[in-house]
Amino acid sequence: MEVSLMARSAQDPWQDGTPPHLPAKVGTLPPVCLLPGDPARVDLASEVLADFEIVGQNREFRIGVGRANGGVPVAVCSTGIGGPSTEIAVVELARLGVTTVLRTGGMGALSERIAPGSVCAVTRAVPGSGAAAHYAAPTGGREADGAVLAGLREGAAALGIELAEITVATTDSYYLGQGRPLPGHEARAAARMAELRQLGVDGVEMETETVLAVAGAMGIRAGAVLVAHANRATDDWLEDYRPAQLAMLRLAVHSAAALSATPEPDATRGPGRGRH
Ligand SMILES: O=P(O)(O)O[C@H]1O[C@H](CO)[C@@H](O)[C@H]1O
Ligand SMILES: O=c1cc[nH]c(=O)[nH]1
Repeated sequence: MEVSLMARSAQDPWQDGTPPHLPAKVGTLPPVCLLPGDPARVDLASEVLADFEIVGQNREFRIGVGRANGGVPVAVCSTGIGGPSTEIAVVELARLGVTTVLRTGGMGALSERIAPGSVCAVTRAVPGSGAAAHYAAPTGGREADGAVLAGLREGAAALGIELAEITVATTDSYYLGQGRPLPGHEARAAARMAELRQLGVDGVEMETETVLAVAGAMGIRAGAVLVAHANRATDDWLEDYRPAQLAMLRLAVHSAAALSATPEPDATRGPGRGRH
């Protein structure tokens, strides 16, 4: 029997509606998908979604689907850490048929007003990630979608969760890129910290800009709800991170259910949605 070694196109290596990275098939995921960086947060979502099932895992991409109150299906897909894997997740989700993505992540607060454990809705991410630069102009902010932001505000009010509205810097680096002083590189770290403060943003993390820029280019809606794991101004680190993550996930699921009622973003926004 002859075996073809070239069944797929290298230019676009999808096969039978299945992408090269995400463990899912076109048309099988609900329209709204939460995007934690950490694959373990996909499993944590089982505490706030009914009938939760893991769809699959490949590399850092773990996908689960469950039901919000009222039975609305919601997907959760981990992006891994940083721009490159996040770009892959958002592109493949858009082409799988997802129309709204909501990052549910962690960050380091830069502003003293954001205590560790605070739940925050991102209004804007400033450019800093290499992957995002392929999808949006190198300058200017990446804005969260208005409907996604409104969904988070309404959800927070309904659930009694205090929601801070923040701006973030997204970077491809956790240590020197976030001004963490590595031995022998203290001056470089201090200079980077000063640079981050100069940006005037409330927090720093590693995926939001990419989510917003890539989703925008793919014509799907995007936003981000983040919990502060740390505060760099006060040098506080939250040891028991689980309750804050659960509060964030509860809010994200509530908002996702509301956004599912209007799953279609403006059809004129971009070219990539649902194409595979
Ligand atoms: O908690 P997640 O969503 O992974 O996000 C944050 O945590 C990771 C760094 O520890 C980076 O991915 C950063 O953005
Ligand atoms: O300090 C932090 C905490 C969480 N995530 C980050 O990227 N930085």
